[in-house]
Amino acid sequence: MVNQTQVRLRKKGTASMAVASKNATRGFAGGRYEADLRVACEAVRLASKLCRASQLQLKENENTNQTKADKLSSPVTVADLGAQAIVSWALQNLEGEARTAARGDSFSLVAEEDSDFLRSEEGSDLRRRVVDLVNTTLASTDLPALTEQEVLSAIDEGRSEGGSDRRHWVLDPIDGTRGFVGNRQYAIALALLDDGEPVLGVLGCPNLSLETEDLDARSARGSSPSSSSSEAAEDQSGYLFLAEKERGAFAVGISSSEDENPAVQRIKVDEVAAEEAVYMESVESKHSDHAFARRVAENSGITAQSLKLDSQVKYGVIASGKASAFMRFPDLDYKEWIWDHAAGAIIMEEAGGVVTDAAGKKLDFSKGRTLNNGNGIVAAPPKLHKKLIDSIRALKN
Ligand SMILES: Nc1ncnc2c1ncn2[C@@H]1O[C@H](COP(=O)(O)O)[C@@H](OP(=O)(O)O)[C@H]1O
Ligand SMILES: [Mg+2]
Ligand SMILES: [Mg+2]
Ligand SMILES: [Mg+2]
Repeated sequence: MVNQTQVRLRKKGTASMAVASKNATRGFAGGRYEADLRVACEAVRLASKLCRASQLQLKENENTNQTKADKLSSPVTVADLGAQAIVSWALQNLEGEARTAARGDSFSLVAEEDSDFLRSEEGSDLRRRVVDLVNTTLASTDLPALTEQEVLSAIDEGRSEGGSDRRHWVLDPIDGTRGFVGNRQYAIALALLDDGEPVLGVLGCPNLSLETEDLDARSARGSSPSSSSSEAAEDQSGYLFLAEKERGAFAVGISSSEDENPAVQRIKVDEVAAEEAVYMESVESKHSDHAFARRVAENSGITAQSLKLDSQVKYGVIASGKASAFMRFPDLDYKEWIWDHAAGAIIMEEAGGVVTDAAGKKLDFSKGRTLNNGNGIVAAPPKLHKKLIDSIRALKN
């Protein structure tokens, strides 16, 4: 896939982005997946740019042109499809260094969206808008414009079934589409599985201000936020979280591609006493049983109200020590998609946290497009995690 033209284009066209991505992965120099991590950061930054541009145009519901035939009729926007196209294309075409480092596996992507509706007659307007959005984003980077066919094929690369051998990229182009549409939190979540295990993860969180989330968490514990720090936080919004197996987890400002020297920070979970802890859960009450989570929290000694945020942003917030736990208790027949957890889970684990199902079993990403696990997700620093699992056991018996 990588030909001379593409390599030359990368050198010429994405200089500032490539430098920033190099800086963003500086802490990982020498890691086995360093080249993959660099291209993953570059792809997620491009998708974040696309999502931000789309969100500026978004009037609520106007972009929600398609719904899925699942129980909740999940929304899919022009940005979900555009972000999947741009990440898939970037992974395949900007991957020169990563490919050399890889074992020679062909490209495999397990991703949430497909192009079936876009290829239909009634999808023609949405198709035009997706191609426009992708090309507007690429135009600002000097990368070449994509044809309609290239956009559709890039989206359809995401049909892989994954599995327990070889490499598979795992992508949620917009996790938290409801948050995206409602101008709340959302994430572009990209992970790489090698022999069934996540070995790197990148989470782009364009709407996140860690200062603000920190203040929200503190106000949930009863102290009042100061207006001056809220104002300062405005400028810092947007984070990229990244991790490589056994090399740690890091956070960097998402817009630091224009910055010569972005401040990359190593992140760690913060194991506070249960009385100090804040747990997080979905905004959508249909995604998780909030009443049961409350009982588990109380049983574990947590007194603060939950902090409700959409998407895997929750994993990034806990990995940075700004909140303590994430609990998710969906309907018993709900199977979790691997793209809803792969990036967040490795970032949490590399930051010193533990992520399991509600029975305390490690997440198994090796059995296809859905997690091979029991119901529920619990993520927290080790001691609190054990307390929460013990409480779940006690409450279920
Ligand atoms: N009934 C359900 N129970 C649990 N999760 C669900 C669900 N329906 C959809 N989801 C998933 O919940 C994700 C959002 O996570 P959260 O609830 O933490 O914000 C959605 O991701 P998308 O927005 O990518 O579709 C979707 O995959
Ligand atoms: Mg969805
Ligand atoms: Mg999702
Ligand atoms: Mg999604």
